[in-house]
Amino acid sequence: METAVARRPLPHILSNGGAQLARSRELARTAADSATDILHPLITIARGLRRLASAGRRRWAETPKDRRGALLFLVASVLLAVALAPYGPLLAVVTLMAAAAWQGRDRAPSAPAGPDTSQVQRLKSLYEALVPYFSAAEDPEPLYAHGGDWGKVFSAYEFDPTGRITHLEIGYPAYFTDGEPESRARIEHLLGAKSGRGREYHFAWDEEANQLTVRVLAPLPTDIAAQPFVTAPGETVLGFTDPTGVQRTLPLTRGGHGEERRDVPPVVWRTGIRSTEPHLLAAGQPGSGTSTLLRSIALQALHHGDVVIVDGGGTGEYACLTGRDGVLAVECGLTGALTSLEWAAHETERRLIAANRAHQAGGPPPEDTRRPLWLLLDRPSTFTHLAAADGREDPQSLLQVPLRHGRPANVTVVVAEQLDGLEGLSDPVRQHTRARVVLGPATAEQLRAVLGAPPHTTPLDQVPPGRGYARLGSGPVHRLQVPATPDPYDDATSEAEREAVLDLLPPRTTPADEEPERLRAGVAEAVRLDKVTAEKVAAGAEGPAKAPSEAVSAEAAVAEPTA
Ligand SMILES: Nc1ncnc2c1ncn2[C@@H]1O[C@H](COP(=O)(O)OP(=O)(O)OP(=O)(O)O)[C@@H](O)[C@H]1O
Repeated sequence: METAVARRPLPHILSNGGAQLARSRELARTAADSATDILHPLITIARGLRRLASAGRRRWAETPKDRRGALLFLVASVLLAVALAPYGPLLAVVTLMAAAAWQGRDRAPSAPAGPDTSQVQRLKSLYEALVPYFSAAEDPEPLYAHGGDWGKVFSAYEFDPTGRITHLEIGYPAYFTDGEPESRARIEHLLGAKSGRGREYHFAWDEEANQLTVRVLAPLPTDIAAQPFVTAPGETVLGFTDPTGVQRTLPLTRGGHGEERRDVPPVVWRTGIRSTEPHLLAAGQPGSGTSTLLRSIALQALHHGDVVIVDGGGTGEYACLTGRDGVLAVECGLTGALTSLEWAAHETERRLIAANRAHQAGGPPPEDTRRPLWLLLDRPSTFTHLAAADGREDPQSLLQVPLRHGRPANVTVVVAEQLDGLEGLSDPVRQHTRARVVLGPATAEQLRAVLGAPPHTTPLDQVPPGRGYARLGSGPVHRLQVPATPDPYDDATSEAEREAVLDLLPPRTTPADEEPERLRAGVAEAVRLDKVTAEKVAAGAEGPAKAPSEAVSAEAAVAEPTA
């Protein structure tokens, strides 16, 4: 049974008061507009008089004290002349008003004109393209509808001189699933495609305000050559990034095209005892520049430490480092790789034991445990395959100790691997390399697999060598451009870049087993310092002994007279 509910009338102010209020507001606004129109000349003259007065005050303040008397006399004379002249005061007032009106004119730049026809067309087509993604059939007041108003959703936009969008702020409905990476990726892909391919876009999703900001990123500089970077011990420059991503800049002295000075924002990786990401994994397609990154790291590491290189690529790309001061070994063969890595594992243990003993005795860690030791491995999965085929130990298993205990022992492991060889990496390598780099073209899945998070920029199909992304631990994903550090023995290397790398190489202290020419001719089992390494394995196994650098120096001392 229906019960009749008595309806109480609304209070008068609520029933039709709203309309009245709106009318009064409209009236007041019109009156204010008319008053402003009528008073506009007066307002302009008053503003001009104020500006003239303050200019006069400034002039007076700027005049040196000894000249003020003369100035006062001049002004008084002019006033007297004006007062005595026929119509003088009237003319003076008219002139003053005219000057004030000129000075008081509105100098604010005229509001930027709205988008032109072609820009409107672009915005409209973007809006239409977004409709299927940002609308729902059950939405009674859709923000996005075919033929709808794009002005409601694009709150800010900028175009470059060619008419392409460079900045866009897009509002979207609250029900859009902006927390889901797949939903975001669909929108980002669409916007990238519709706003012009071949450029990189940065997407900032403001989930609270349901607002997406799209910006076009300037390409990262590709002309930065290898050079001594201004860093503290324990810091390694992986490459350069966007100014918005990092707080710091590095002064550069050398560009790719001659000398120049400029400051650029670097991606700096910290290693050593206080590092939270003591080891690094770099991945990329063949030819993307991972070997170049390793060479760049080696050249920086050699300033303060010793380096062991294990090159599974076997193309002799590290030959320039052979026999250099601080380079303990450059291994291209399985036997050499196993010997060097075995020595490195013993050396890590030796350092730990020595440091522990010193701690227990209440002293600082001994000097020979502090010199950074770097193990740089290019494509170690090649050796894993070779070892399995040969029934020998996997060299990667020897990395377990340096990876697990390297940080307090100042031992750093850097592994470069091709993207499709990543599954050939051992679990310790994957677990302990918390600094990550991906170079060259990579799919969204590959980027996410290596970096652990997607970049906030659109991946490009065509990237220059050495371009990619870096992520240190759980930090943000940075765009990265590795400094050009080519193999100086490569014929394709330009003279300036060759010079840049050769300048950074430490002096040669151990004679190279092979000449670079022969390496380039493809001698496989090349660049080996097995003798040095083998001696050190023995030393490391026996207990605290010569530091690696000393071992090399001893050999060098013998080699020096013949060098
Ligand atoms: N950062 C860079 N700046 C300029 N050129 C680079 C850079 N990195 C790499 N290159 C160039 O790209 C080419 C390939 O580089 P690199 O050998 O380092 O790649 P890779 O990933 O190690 O490939 P591969 O495994 O096939 O050797 C080289 O000619 C090198 O000079």
